[in-house]
Order: sequence, then C-alpha cells, then structure tokens
Amino acid sequence: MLSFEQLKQRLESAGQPHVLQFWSELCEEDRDTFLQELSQLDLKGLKDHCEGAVRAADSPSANLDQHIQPVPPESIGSVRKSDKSCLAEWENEGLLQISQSRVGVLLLAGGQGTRLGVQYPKGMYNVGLPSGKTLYQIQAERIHKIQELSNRKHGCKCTVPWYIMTSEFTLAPTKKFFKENNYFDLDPSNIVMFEQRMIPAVTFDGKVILQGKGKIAMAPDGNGGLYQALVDNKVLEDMKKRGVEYLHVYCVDNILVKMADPVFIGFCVSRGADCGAKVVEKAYPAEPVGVVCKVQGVSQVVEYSEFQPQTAELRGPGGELVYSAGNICNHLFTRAFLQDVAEKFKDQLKQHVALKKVPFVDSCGNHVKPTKPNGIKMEKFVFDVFPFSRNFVVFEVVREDEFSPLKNADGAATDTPTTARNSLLAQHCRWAMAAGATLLDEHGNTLPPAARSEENLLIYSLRKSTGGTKYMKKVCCENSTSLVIDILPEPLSAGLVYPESSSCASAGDSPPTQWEISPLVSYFGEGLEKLLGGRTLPTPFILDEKRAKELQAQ
Ligand SMILES: CC(=O)N[C@H]1[C@@H](OP(=O)(O)O)O[C@H](CO)[C@@H](O)[C@@H]1O
Repeated sequence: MLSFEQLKQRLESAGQPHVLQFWSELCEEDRDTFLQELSQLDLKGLKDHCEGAVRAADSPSANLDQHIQPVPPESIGSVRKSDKSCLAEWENEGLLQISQSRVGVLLLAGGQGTRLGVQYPKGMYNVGLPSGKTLYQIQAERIHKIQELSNRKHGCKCTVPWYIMTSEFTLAPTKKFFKENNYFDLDPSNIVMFEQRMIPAVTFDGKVILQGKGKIAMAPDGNGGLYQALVDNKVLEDMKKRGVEYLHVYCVDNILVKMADPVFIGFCVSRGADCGAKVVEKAYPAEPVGVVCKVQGVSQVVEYSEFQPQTAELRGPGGELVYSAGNICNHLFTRAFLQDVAEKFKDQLKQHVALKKVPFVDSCGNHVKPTKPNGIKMEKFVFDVFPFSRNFVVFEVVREDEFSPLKNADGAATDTPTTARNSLLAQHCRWAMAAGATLLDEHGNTLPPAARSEENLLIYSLRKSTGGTKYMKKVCCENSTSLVIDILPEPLSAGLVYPESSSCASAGDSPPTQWEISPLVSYFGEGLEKLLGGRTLPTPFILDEKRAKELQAQ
C-alpha cells in the first residue's frame, strides 16, 4: 500500500489533488480504507483516463450511418429457416462438444440493476414464478440438465464450468447467495467467480468525482471489461487446464437464455467460427437492442444508444426493418480467439461514453444528488471484439423461445419482471401442449392450443399486406391459423410498436397460465411426451423432478 505522501504526490501529478480535500476530516478507519482504495487505482493511468473521458464526451459521436450496411440475410444461420435435419446435426455436434467437457459458460453479472431498481445483483431477482426461482437458480438448473443430456447421449461424465464475472457491487452478495443455496447442487469447484475492474467517474472538466469525503465514485468498466478481467483472474489458464475450447458468454437478465446451447455451439463449430453472435429479429425500430451490421464492411454490433433513429426506422420493400438483427448478448468464442484478444487486442477496444447522474460531495462537503448528468462513465462493450475475429458468424433464433430480458421495473412497457415471467410460462405451456397434454384452467375448462413460433410469420405477413407499420397492442391466437390483433391508431409512445410476443397462454389481459416446468426436467421442451402425452392436467402446476417421477410411474 502507498503512504499518504506518495499518494498525495501521485494525485497531484495526475491533476487530481482535490481527491484528498477532506482528508483531515476523516477518522483513522476511514483514512485506512480510502488509502487502500486509492492504492489500488491505476494512478499512472489516471491522468490519461480523465483527459480521455473529457475528450470522448466532447467529440461528437461518429455518425456511423453513412458507413453501415445490414448483414446479408444469406450469411445468417437461422433456426427458423433451417430444416429439422440441419438443426439436429448442429445439436448433435454441440452435445458432443459438451460431452467432452470442451464447453464452458460465462455469465456477465457485474451490472448494478439501476433500471430494475434493485440494490442487489439481478441474478438474485425472483420474477414471481410459481416456483419462486431466481434467475441464478434457473441458470444453474439449465447447466445441470445440459450436462445430463450430453452424458446420457454419449455415456460420459462431463462438466460445463460456470464462469461468473461480477463487479465490486455484485461479487460479495453473489458469493453469499450461492453459498446459502448450496451452489444449487453444482460442484463449487466448477463455479469460478471473478471481478471485473472498476474505473473512476469523471466530471465534464476532467476531475475524479468524490462520492463521499473518503470515497471516489467508481463504476464497472462495462461488460467489455471481460477481456481484462480474464487476464487479471487467469480465467483463460483455467479454461486451458480444464480443456474448455468454447465459451458461451451471456448476459444475466435473459430469463429464456439457453446456456451452452448445443444448436448454437454446433452451428459455430460446423462453420469453423472463432466468434459468433445470436440475434433475434428486432421487434420495433426503437427497441433497445444493439444491431449486428457491417460498418465499413466489417461485421460488428452498433449499440442502440449509438444508432440513429432515422436509420433504425428504415424499412425494406416488404415493410421489414432493414436493420433487424437484434443482438441478444449471447456470444460464442473459441479459447484461441480469446487468447488472441487478451494478447493483442484488448487495449484497442473502443471506449463508449455514458453521461450519468453521479451523486457527489461538493467542495464545501455537501452531499448532492444531481438532477441532470454531471459525470462521465467510460465503458467497454463485450461485442467490440467482433471486428478482430477471423470468422464471425451470426445465428438467428426465435424471440419467443430465447429472448425475454429483465431490464425495467414493473410498470414499464417492456422487459419487466411480468413480461419475463409471462414469456417463460407461455413457453412452458407451449411445450406441455406440444408434448400432447391437455391443460385445464382453474375452472376445469380446457385451455386453447398454445401459440407456436410460426405464428410470428403470420404476424409478419399480415403486417406486409396492410402496407408497413401497424401499431399492435396485443397479439394472440385462437388456434394455430387465426390471429386476433388489436391495432392502435398510433404508437404507445414515439416510434414504439409493441413487441409481438404474446401467445394464447398470456393473451389478453388475463394472467398467464401458471404452468411451470423445472429445467431439471426439460432443458428446451425435450423429453416431455413420455410424461405428459395424452394426459389432462390442471393449473396451476409445477412440473418438478418429483412430479415427473410420479407421472412416469403412473
Ligand atoms: C453492451 C451490451 O452488451 N449491450 C447489450 C445489452 O444491453 P444492455 O442495455 O446493456 O443490457 O443487452 C441487450 C440485449 O438484452 C443487447 O441488445 C445490447 O446490445
């Protein structure tokens, strides 16, 4: 640890002497903590960081729009457009790789959940499913199941290690939560938690912001901090030791995430890709998802915050969005590629600027909660390594099967606990019905057949035949061929077309059917025919392992 004098001198040469302005007012204990915190900062790089942040915030954001093009549809692999045998081949390849313990998953869980409005890690969030499971538990159970499916198919005992990148905000509570939950019955030695770096928030005139008299305002370095964190925490060495060659990286908030998805892995492997991204068709122009596109001929993601609205609105002849490959933060990397990034490219990653309201102590020592942005936070994005790939592939999946993120608190129009919960329950309802079950509602009435993904196609053709944009409030199905849609005279808010993701299980304003299937019973709808085929079952219903055994025995 540095001495006070050394620290003082370094802060002065970085142009940041104000950091110690309240030193004399701090008690002994606070001084120690502050000294420790400051010693861990990259003080040599601090000057560059502060100056760079101001420069970046000042420079007008590059207008990428003249240089971008959509990714040609023919170069995108697609679940919807591929035949069953192709999908089965990819799945087999993926399961083979998993069975040989060549696949790991990496969770990006360093975020603060500001939009969701919680003080704890998002993964600990319980969206109100009948089982009460949190996002972490659902994910852990999917790991169990994919290991089991691979083992069963290949007669082996594989491991899918779970790497979890946390931040200063999320590490301790995540650790505690996993411990309290007995690591969800996974072997703790296969769960590797590590922390990404934090960097100081800076004022518009390049001063580090003091959040308290003895504390500077720090923020995680963005999910692209992953590559530095892999190096800092020797994660690539760990992967090598375990023989992990493919890493499926995903974001904590998507309740439908198919972790270590064998189809996606198989697709990437069969194309010889070193880097791959899953996308869904964007639901509406202003949807807050990044777009996979080409910038000056190079495939990459342009984040929603950096995409011009008029470009997002562009439509093709059939009314479809020109920039429609919505990034769902699901990436596959080979270990060799990550090694390359770590050695050659990680310092070249673009810095993105976010202007935020950062609470601070003013020069008189008053705590201030700003009402408008006062601070610059610099972030790196996980997908900014795509341009360094030698063979980058894109894989389009079906939204209702694989993407329903939890971003906002209930009350917002989209991506809330309610929409996440409903998407999962609707999916489980579809699986049960597809397996041949008849489901009864609370009054003993038969529920109508569940919507299938092809319904999306009907919605699209309907949109085309009505000539472009229609503002849909709800989409639901009576049966697999007819749709009832409610067309609004205008968007709910500027440019917003309501996402068309409902199924009959969550149609109208009625609550979704309370039919939940544990991932320990089925990873993605498989294996349910033998349990549910030809049966009439009530709701609410939780198909967990115990119920599955009982059904099997009947
Ligand atoms: C830097 C980054 O990874 N941004 C991702 C990420 O957005 P957030 O708003 O940061 O959660 O998840 C979105 C999908 O939920 C994806 O579309 C977007 O590109």
